Amino acid sequence: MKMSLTDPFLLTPAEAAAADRETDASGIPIFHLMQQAGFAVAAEALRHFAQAERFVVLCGPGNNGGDGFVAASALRRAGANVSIHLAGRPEELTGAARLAWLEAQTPAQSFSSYQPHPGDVIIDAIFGAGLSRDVPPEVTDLITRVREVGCPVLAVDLPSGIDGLTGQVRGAAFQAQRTVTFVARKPGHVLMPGRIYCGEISLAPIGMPTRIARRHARTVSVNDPRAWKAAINVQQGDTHKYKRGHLAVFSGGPSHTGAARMTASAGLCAGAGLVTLASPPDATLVNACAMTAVMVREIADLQDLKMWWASGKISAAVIGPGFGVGEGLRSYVHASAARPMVLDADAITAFAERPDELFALAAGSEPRQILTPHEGEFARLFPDLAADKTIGKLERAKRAAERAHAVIVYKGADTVIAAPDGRLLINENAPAWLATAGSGDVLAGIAGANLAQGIPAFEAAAAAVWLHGEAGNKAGVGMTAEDLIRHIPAALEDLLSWCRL
Ligand SMILES: NC(=O)C1=CN([C@@H]2O[C@H](COP(=O)(O)OP(=O)(O)OC[C@H]3O[C@@H](n4cnc5c(N)ncnc54)[C@H](O)[C@@H]3O)[C@@H](O)[C@H]2O)[C@@H](O)CC1
Ligand SMILES: Nc1ncnc2c1ncn2[C@@H]1O[C@H](COP(=O)(O)OP(=O)(O)O)[C@@H](O)[C@H]1O
Ligand SMILES: [K+]
Repeated sequence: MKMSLTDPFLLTPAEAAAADRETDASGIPIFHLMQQAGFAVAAEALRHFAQAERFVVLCGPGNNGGDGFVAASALRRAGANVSIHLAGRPEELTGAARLAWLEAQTPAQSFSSYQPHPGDVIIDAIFGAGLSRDVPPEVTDLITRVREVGCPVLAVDLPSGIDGLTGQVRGAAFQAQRTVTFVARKPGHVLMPGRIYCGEISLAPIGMPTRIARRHARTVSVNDPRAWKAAINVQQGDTHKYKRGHLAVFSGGPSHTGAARMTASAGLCAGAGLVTLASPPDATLVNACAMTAVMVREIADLQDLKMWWASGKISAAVIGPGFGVGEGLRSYVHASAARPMVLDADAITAFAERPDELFALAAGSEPRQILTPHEGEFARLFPDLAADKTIGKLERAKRAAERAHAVIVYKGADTVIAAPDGRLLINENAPAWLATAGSGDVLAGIAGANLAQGIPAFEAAAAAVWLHGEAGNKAGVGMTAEDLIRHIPAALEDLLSWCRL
């Protein structure tokens, strides 16, 4: 069976269930999908766990358990040693899962009777997309016993205990070595910590018509150039630097200039035609000594800033990296309110006590602002959303974007990009070594460069996050933020090749 992960679309658990129902109504029974799913799991088990002395299939009460019964039968037919353990009693099974159980024609034992042995490979078919609350104590115990012995786990659809929508652990979860999912990945496969719990993921199509699956995939996709490449300007021969936009980056005082300089350099490497570092007078000398291609201009006060904007020469700005939190920063943001702008770091913290003041500035217009909070900054600006444990990162980012009338780049290993109109992307190309000092300043510069080139805020943000991840992959482990900047052009080259396809 062909398996690939190249499709960027994701199905939430609710969308997957609706797509199942529509497929069933179209004449392809769920039992047929379940059989394909179970066969794909068995094939994966035989391919990757040939050393297994025994496959122990743990089946839950729903269709995830049904996939497990089909897999167990197929493995047995292939000559493997298989035992099945079941939650509850077989008579309680319904629908397609009941049919799969009847076909398996095999004795099932209870969860509590299973004692893991070295040599066992676990096929985890307890809960998948239908997990709706924390796992019960008998499943927590089972997860602990399996972990203690160190048996490898092959998860069916999702590791049991991982919430398919949020990627959060509901009480406890299996750490899988591999996960086979069906039709499309769920957000919980891409969001943290679910992504880690899944291990290596493979995708089995199982015969659901693509048109049905795609029609239901409305909430969120992976951040992939296909989502926004139409908005990227592929440079033509007749371009000139002014056409490619002029980015302004605001520097902090004399002892805090490094962050903004990295932002400015990143902006230039990412394709802004011109970048100017706007410097307070006492930092002008240090900035001018350190920069060459990036221009330095003294901006002494609010009056200077307003005149600069009024000149019409600036296309976009980045404010925040190393600027210093205070009234000065807030007044600069007010003076720039209607402009395409990235607000990062101190520019987010400066509004922690008065977030509504910031949100009001952007109300009523096309989103022009990009806010780039990491976890801590997000909690400062949206404390209620950060504290709400009933929602995950996607919903938090979505509500934050609506409230702020701005594009939110909610950073982390699983950066979520959210637009006020509800569009959502999850980024997955960022290597762990991007977690290094100054990396966020570089991201802000790339996003600023995209805004300066006239790319709409959501696409500008999403492309910046993707380019940042690509540059990180090219720079490699051990990179510094300066290395990251040097690798932006190669990442950009990859992106432009994509765009020309
Ligand atoms: N299109 C697809 O993707 C297909 C998916 N299939 C499988 O169907 C699964 C979804 O099936 P279901 O919707 O039946 O969901 P699950 O089998 O994941 O679990 C739902 C069952 O578990 C119970 N439950 C949920 N959380 C619980 C908890 N914390 N403690 C105790 N009981 C709990 C529910 O009451 C329900 O009985 C997928 O994960 C996949 O494995 C296939 O069988 C068919 C096609
Ligand atoms: N574990 C990780 N894996 C991948 N990317 C990460 C990880 N942790 C952080 N990042 C990324 O690195 C950048 C760090 O930004 P930030 O927290 O603002 O750091 P700094 O203030 O040091 O520049 C963000 O783009 C974030 O998404
Ligand atoms: K599972």
